[in-house]
Amino acid sequence: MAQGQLDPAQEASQIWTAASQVLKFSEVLTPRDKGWLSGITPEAVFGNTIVLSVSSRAAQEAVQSDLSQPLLDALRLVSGQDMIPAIKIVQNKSAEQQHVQEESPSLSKADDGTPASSAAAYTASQPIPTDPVDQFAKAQSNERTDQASPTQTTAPNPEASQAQTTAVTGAYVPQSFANQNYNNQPFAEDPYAVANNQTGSQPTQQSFPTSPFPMGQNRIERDPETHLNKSATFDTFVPGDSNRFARTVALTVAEGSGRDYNPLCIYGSSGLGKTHLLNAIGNYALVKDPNLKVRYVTSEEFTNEFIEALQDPNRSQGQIAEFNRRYRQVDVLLIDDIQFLGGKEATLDQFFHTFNALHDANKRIVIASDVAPMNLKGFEQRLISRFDSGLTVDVKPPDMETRVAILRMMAAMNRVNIPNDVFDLIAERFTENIRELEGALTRVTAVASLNNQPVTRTLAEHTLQDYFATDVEVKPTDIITQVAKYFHLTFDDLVGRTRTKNIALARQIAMYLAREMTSMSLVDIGEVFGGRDHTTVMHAYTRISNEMQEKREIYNYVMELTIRLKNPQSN
Ligand SMILES: Nc1ncnc2c1ncn2[C@@H]1O[C@H](COP(=O)(O)OP(=O)(O)OP(=O)(O)O)[C@@H](O)[C@H]1O
Repeated sequence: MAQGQLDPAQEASQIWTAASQVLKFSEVLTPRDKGWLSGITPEAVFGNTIVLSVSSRAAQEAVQSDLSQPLLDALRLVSGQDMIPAIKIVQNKSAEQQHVQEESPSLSKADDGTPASSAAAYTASQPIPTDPVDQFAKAQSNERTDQASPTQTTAPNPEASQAQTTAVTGAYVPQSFANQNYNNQPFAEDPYAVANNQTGSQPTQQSFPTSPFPMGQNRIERDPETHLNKSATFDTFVPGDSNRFARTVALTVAEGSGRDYNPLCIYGSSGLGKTHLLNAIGNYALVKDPNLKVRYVTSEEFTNEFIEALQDPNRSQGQIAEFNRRYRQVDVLLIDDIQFLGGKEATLDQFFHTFNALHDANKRIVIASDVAPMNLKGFEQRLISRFDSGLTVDVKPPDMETRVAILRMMAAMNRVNIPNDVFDLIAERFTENIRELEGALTRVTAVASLNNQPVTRTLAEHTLQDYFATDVEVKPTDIITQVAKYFHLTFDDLVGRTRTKNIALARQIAMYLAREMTSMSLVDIGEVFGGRDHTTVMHAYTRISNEMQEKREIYNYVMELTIRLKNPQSN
């Protein structure tokens, strides 16, 4: 069997660590079900099969019955593909221990927190299977003879497994996750404590090792054809009162049953999930019908493509025709940040014709904007009334419960263990913008990771305290002055055109801080920085956010400057 580049054991361990985190806060599993999780040891991944070992037939049966569907869902969520768990029994314990295990699965957890059926025990006594087909053959033979041999590996009943797998793929939004209430679940807690009703107990420091991969290092990867961010799906969109209606309508449009909602306009302030919903619509529409032509585009990209098409004087007719063909053949057009088209007359005119062509052909159009269509500036009335002819929904800042749920999900997706009180701390303080909420969790995790410390409330408070030291109104000019001083540069260096490395870095940090510390739009920030385009500001913001995760130096610059700006008297 062909093996992937990753070590099968390592891959299994990575996948299982993430999947078990997801399962720990599943609503459909009882504490007893969750107790079985600690007795499962990941062994190896072969293709789309993950070999998991358990220590008893009872555990195997539990995994194949009550845990089966949630397990399939969790494996799919964390690995991005349908995976088949092959459950192997490794009897490496005395009959008495096993009896205890069967009576109370949660007790199978060893004192050091590792599952009782450890990988070491497995490798010492049992060779890692080299061919899952062979394992299934063995499994089936074991099922027939019904004898629990020391190494029994079974896939779930092939028919049931097939049905379950199909259900996950067909439904796409696995119900156990889509309806998941990520709140009120002791996500980071030990199943032992859960089973013993000790949910209120505070975790010890050792309980929360930090991931070597801090949050936020996952770069957004866009599909080259559709431009969709494949990880922005309905699965990863946490519903709450603030966005439930928008999410429901988006799902309807994605399913293709929302004819009256064309176009769908989603509006709301920055960082509240509009882009996420657009991508989720595109991704889900493609799951329902892979033959659809879906296109996600920001208004900036639309403009650039249009300008490019116009620019070649010799071929402009052909280029425009190609531009029109590209856009008018799409079945689902998702256009983001439409407000940036305001005032761009030629592009708006082109967009108007594209819109009409698609609308007349009953193709789906979804638009995201920071204001309701009627408040769009620099748009002709004819276009606004087209937008108004469909359905307009808004997304609002999430409530506390939703914020905590979002943080839990982000931590689970990034495979980091975060104590509940840290979730609460961050959710209490970041109320208006989910990007900032995510950023705070990223910062806390990054600090812990860089210092090789566990994430604790104390660490989180320390990391975030200076951020909230005062309610001082920070002006962009103060930011530029302070950053210039910090890097021994001048104000003019930062707003000027020089691109030497140190000036460019200082400028990007200043833009990042302006985005983080003021309520100014990207366009306005660009203006302050010498009339730069908003995409330059966005690029600077993304770059510094990413570098803060990777380079202590950059993180320290931003933190120190934040403190100075929040405490002007200390300068
Ligand atoms: N309900 C949600 N559940 C999970 N993650 C969310 C949710 N809403 C937003 N996010 C995440 O928050 C971040 C910001 O969201 P997004 O980019 O969609 O906001 P936006 O409204 O488009 O902002 P902007 O107007 O600035 O472009 C993203 O990482 C997104 O995945």
